[in-house]
Amino acid sequence: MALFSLNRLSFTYPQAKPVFAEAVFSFQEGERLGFYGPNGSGKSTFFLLIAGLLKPVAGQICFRDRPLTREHEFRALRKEVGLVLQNAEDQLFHASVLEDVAFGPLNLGMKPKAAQARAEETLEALGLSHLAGRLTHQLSGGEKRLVALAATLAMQPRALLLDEPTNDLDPTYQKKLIQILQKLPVGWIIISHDFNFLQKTCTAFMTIARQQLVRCNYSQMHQHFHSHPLGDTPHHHNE
Ligand SMILES: Nc1ncnc2c1ncn2[C@@H]1O[C@H](COP(=O)(O)OP(=O)(O)OP(=O)(O)O)[C@@H](O)[C@H]1O
Repeated sequence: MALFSLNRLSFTYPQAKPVFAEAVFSFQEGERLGFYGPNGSGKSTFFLLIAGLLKPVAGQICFRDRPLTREHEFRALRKEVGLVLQNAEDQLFHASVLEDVAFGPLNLGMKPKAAQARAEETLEALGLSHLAGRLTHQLSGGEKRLVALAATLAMQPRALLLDEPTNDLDPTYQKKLIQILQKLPVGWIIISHDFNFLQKTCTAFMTIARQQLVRCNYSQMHQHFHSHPLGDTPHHHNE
């Protein structure tokens, strides 16, 4: 059974060309998928649809093979599929790091003390305990990014959706992120424009072509990046 899937899903932003047209896709628990593709092709949109933050124009999102429509049904998915947004600040809105990391567990119904203990354990497991007492808004960009990941992992999701997690990370923090990911017992989809990062963290790949989600093998991914040595070429979606 797929953890989540798209069933002939179509999506268009108002007054724009379609991003997805009857896209079909399924994610099995434990898969480690690298998601690459040009700017503006719809990668972030795919994550927002999975999380129920955007509504399809047609078709369905299924969680463990059950179609989701209502908000409370998406909540069950969001409990198990942790989304880390492209902009860490969109996800951190408390005064202190510990409060930010405890927020998810509290929201899942844990008692304050247990949620705080969970937050402390998560920060510790990620080697970020030294940040626990810091004011979130005073963190560096890279620190914020790792704290946003900690905030998601504190909910102990079964899968992760990471949107360009290496943005703001210097080589040391990138290495740290790779070490953190390698220790996790879960699968993920990682959106990235960084070939080396995808190569180190993922075992299968996907992209978007003609409003469809397409799985790719390593050599197709390699060729994509190889033919655009400076990264993905811009994709003018509305042309
Ligand atoms: N809120 C919105 N309203 C209208 N159009 C939008 C909105 N958000 C995104 N788009 C457009 O939808 C298309 C897909 O955007 P999306 O952010 O999903 O692409 P992406 O593949 O994640 O890009 P990038 O690699 O640059 O992050 C783009 O053409 C974008 O301009």
